[in-house]
Amino acid sequence: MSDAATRAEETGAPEGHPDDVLRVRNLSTRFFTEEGQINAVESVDFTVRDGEVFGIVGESGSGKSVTALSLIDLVDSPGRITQGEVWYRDADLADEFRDKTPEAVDGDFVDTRRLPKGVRRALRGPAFSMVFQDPMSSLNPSVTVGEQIAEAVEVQRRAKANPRRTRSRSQGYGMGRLIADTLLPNRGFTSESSMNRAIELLEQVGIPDPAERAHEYPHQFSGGMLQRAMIAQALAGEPDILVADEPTTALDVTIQAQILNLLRDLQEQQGTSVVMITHDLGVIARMCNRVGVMYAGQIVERGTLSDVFETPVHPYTQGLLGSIPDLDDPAPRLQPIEGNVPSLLDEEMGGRCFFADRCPKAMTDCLQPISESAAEPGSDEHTARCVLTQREFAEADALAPDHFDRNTEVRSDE
Ligand SMILES: Nc1ncnc2c1ncn2[C@@H]1O[C@H](COP(=O)(O)OP(=O)(O)OP(=O)(O)O)[C@@H](O)[C@H]1O
Ligand code: NI
Repeated sequence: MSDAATRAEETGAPEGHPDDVLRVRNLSTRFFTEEGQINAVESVDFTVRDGEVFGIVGESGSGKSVTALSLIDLVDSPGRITQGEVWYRDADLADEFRDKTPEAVDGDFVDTRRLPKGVRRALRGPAFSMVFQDPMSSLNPSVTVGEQIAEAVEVQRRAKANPRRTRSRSQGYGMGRLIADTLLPNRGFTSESSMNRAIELLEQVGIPDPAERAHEYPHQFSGGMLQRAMIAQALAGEPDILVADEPTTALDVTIQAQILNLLRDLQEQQGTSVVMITHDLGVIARMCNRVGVMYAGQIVERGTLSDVFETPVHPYTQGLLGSIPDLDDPAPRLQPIEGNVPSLLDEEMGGRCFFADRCPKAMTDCLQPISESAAEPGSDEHTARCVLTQREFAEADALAPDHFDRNTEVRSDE
């Protein structure tokens, strides 16, 4: 598409906010399956700032988890990131690659996609870390909890001591099934100081008797305690960015609240940026500063929490929130929207608005290839991707110019 072609010519990190630690541009991930090509993540753009919680919300199958995996370069065959950039702010890394790989560097930012594979891998843990819905996907059942966290601590220490020499074992924690096995041969070599740090981390995430519990195996932990242990493991690397994919979905409500509070506290105390992935609007409302709404592999709307909740622009977001979104609602739920999540099979997509079939406001234009429009209801960036939005603004504008100042601005913004 011409849109993608223009974007491909852009060089350097996208413009953004001075506090951005991550700028994702035009990121697409596809799965090449026997059934065909699945466009799981489609030209996604978003930014994450220092110490904020950025939420990604959407129905099942909308591409949230694949987006998370793409961020930290963990997409597995038959999947592949097919385009896009992941600009991460790290002045040291930028200095190191400025001469060697100039196209991967812009100011203090590096495009992790253009860094050598070993370096990308070494960023997992110290730069990016991930918490999954299922703790057993990142904890090994046959190694004590303390030992596993101590290993993560050692990876971080090595990375700090020498950013370049982080190869073989640096891939080794918090990163799910694909890595669990590879570490096994190296078990049992963690130092006492790493173990002590592991115990500290267990204490920090609220595990009672951490010195004793450290020597227990994952199956001896309850679900909530395991989730805490996994968070401790993810924190061991002192990551700049913690990606949490449905971190509380499997837990009962009380434990859920405890874990969310824990994440919030850690984020506030340590200034970690969190990417919070969830289908639960309650979690979003409670945790997030800014939010992106995902639908059919795209971020269809993004902005501050209050902008998106109070003045949703995209009809999908409006549908999700119900007719009267209420930020004070203690447990807002995703409204069921009639119809199904569309097929993400490439051959069935055809470039038009994927929501048109379910959209109460769909018009003929929506069946044409999609374009993007931007809106700015509040002080912050607020964008929505919808042909309809532009049309509606144009029409409303013509009808009642006085009442649509902000929408006029929107259009002049493009
Ligand atoms: N390994 C894979 N092989 C083929 N297709 C995949 C694979 N992993 C994900 N997909 C497809 O990518 C799309 C997005 O999936 P993803 O898991 O990101 O959705 P999600 O928003 O996280 O949903 P949920 O809320 O159910 O976790 C889906 O259509 C899914 O079928
Ligand atoms: Ni998911």
